[in-house]
Amino acid sequence: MTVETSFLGITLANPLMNASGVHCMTVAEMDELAQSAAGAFVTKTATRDYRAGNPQPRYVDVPLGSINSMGLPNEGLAYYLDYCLARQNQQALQFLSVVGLSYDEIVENLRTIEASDYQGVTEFNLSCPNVPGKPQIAYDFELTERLLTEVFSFFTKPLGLKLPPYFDIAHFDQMAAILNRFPLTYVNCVNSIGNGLYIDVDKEQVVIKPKGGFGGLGGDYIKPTALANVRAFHQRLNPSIKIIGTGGVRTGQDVFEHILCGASLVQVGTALHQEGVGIFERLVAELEAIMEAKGYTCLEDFQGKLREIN
Ligand SMILES: CC(C)(C)CCc1c(C(=O)O)[nH]c(=O)[nH]c1=O
Repeated sequence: MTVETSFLGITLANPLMNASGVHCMTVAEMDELAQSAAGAFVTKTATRDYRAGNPQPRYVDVPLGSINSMGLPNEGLAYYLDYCLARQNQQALQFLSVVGLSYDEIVENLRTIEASDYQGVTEFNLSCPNVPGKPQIAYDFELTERLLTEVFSFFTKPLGLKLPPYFDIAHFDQMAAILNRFPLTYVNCVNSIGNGLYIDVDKEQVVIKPKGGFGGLGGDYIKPTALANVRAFHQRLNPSIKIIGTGGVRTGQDVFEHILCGASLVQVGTALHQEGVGIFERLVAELEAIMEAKGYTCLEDFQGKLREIN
């Protein structure tokens, strides 16, 4: 029995990796991920220029997960691109996360990656801010279609999309119809559930400083939504577009559930932040135990095979 998997024809020891934004801001953090049991890892979403991000407190662990409004702190695209270029011979599969603060910066950043010698995968974070007063790009279907059309007019390297959660069947249908028009390597479902609010009852106060306390939710809170998004896009997208499952992963059972819904790889955010990189050994052991108990010998035995009630 093995938890090995292959992605883009590259064999990974297991399907586990970090979620972008967690434990991947600096060379030291990324090196620790590279040396961990994780099958792969992704860099913090980069903008063209260095960003300090929002004032703290901007990330808080709470009983059932986490809330954050980091504000895209990152060292700038060149920092992460240089890191990946320097290591692309010794690392099997690399994921570089990118965004832009404007439509034009998104295009500029992707052109920079396309023009580089980078051979790895690019994860385009579609939860990027839109013009004020408009929803994030991934919730603006016309803009998403226009942007992907322009991107794929020049971008030839493997490209995945990090998507926010959707909550309406019509939105799954509309988004999948758009995505199926492009040669995407994968979609990553889901980013944090946006604009949640956590309250410190003793102080009768919010817990993060930015945005009046509103922030993206991660952890146990979001697993049912994450699983539904993995399942919905797995049911709707061309099989050539793989699914990465992210959201609410804390145990081997959570990993199993994401794969059952159709995930090829599974990312860990909040629980990685809380437990550290040792979590990957634990998740592998717990996943293997579940597979053993069920008599599965490989991930394909159960991947995407969630049953409905007939
Ligand atoms: C929300 C954005 C700041 C536009 C993108 C970066 C990001 C952040 C962040 O840097 O605040 N936090 C998340 O949970 N997901 C994200 O995609």
